[in-house]
Amino acid sequence: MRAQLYQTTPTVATASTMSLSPSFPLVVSSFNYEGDDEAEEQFEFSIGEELLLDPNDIVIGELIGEGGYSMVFKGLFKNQVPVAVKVLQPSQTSAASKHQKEKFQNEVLLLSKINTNNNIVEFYGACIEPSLMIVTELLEGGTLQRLLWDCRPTPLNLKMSLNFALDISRAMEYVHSNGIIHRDLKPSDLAHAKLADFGVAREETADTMTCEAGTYRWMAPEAFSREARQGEKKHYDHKIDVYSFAIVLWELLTNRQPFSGIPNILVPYFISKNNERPSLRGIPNEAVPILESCWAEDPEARPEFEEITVLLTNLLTTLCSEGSIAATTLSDEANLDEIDEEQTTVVLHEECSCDPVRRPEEKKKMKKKIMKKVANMIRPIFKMFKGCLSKP
Ligand SMILES: Nc1ncnc2c1ncn2[C@@H]1O[C@H](COP(=O)(O)OP(=O)(O)OP(=O)(O)O)[C@@H](O)[C@H]1O
Ligand SMILES: [Mg+2]
Repeated sequence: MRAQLYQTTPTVATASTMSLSPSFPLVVSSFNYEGDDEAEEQFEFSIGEELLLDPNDIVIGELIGEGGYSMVFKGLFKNQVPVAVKVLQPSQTSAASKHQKEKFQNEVLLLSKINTNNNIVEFYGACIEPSLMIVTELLEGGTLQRLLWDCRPTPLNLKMSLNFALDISRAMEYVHSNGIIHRDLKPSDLAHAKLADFGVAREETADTMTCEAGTYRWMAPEAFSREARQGEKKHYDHKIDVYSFAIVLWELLTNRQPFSGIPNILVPYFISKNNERPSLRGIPNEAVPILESCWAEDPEARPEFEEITVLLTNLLTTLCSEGSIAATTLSDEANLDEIDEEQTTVVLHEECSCDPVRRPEEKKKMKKKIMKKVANMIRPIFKMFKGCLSKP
């Protein structure tokens, strides 16, 4: 089965026909969907009328993000409210499988349930036809992932990092108090510090939670244990989110990729088999116990988000109050030791714009160090090349 995502002729401007507004840039995109018999299976949606929007009220604009299950567009609701429109794949409801419809319904119901928190994206409603669409507040300014990439390898200002972490912790406190496990907490699902994706979130039940969810670099070891990968059921609870939070906090403090150099698919093996965690080098001493307790192997040893919020608030006071020496960033040495090729490329192409405390002379010094590091990296290649040229 083949489904065309968007018509390319911008004649009708609403989501009801899934074509484009002339006022928005054209999005020419096709999505090939190899349908299966599941798509034909019946599924009765049980989403309350009050949560459903009229697709004629939604104008679809430019593509602003893509996830594993969806394409996200800028949109305009009732011709006046800027929104984000998440179109689940496949783009036509008739081609969606029972599982995809269930997943969509789950996300809609959870979003509508936890829609009153400042640190969680605001939910406006959903459409079932012609596509499975979720309409939310448009979060400008990009994801936390983007912010980190744009600054890499320079860490964010410490105060900024801890404030982000605190917002995430507060949002998670609220999510857990509603009996929901997020299951896929990671920087690309955070618009700065707002939670924006509940695609694989679940209501926590007394039953067994299975482990199809999450993204390996941020996933707790119990979520992909050996038994679970072999398809057996495995118990885990809301503490898997605390583990993921620890990895996000580590990224905020270091601005390095977790388990850099290890392919995503091998991360589960690496962290379960060797009980490895990211390096604590350069992390302020006071932050170490928080990281270590949050990524503890035993989920019961991990704190609740309520406790994490208190710990982070205290940490902010200790490290970032007026006159504190630690209130800047981690040392340049710590970063430069860990620079990998991918990170170096980013530095060479982008000016860091997110570290208000770094002075021009410090930046210059750092640039010099990076250039030296790059020169050291390419010197052997250059030598080989020169060797070839000088051969008769
Ligand atoms: N409300 C929003 N405002 C602005 N951009 C958004 C919004 N929601 C999502 N995005 C962008 O779209 C991307 C994909 O969205 P989302 O993570 O919800 O999709 P997904 O299919 O569940 O992805 P995955 O399962 O890979 O996390 C995000 O990383 C973000 O860049
Ligand atoms: Mg996502």
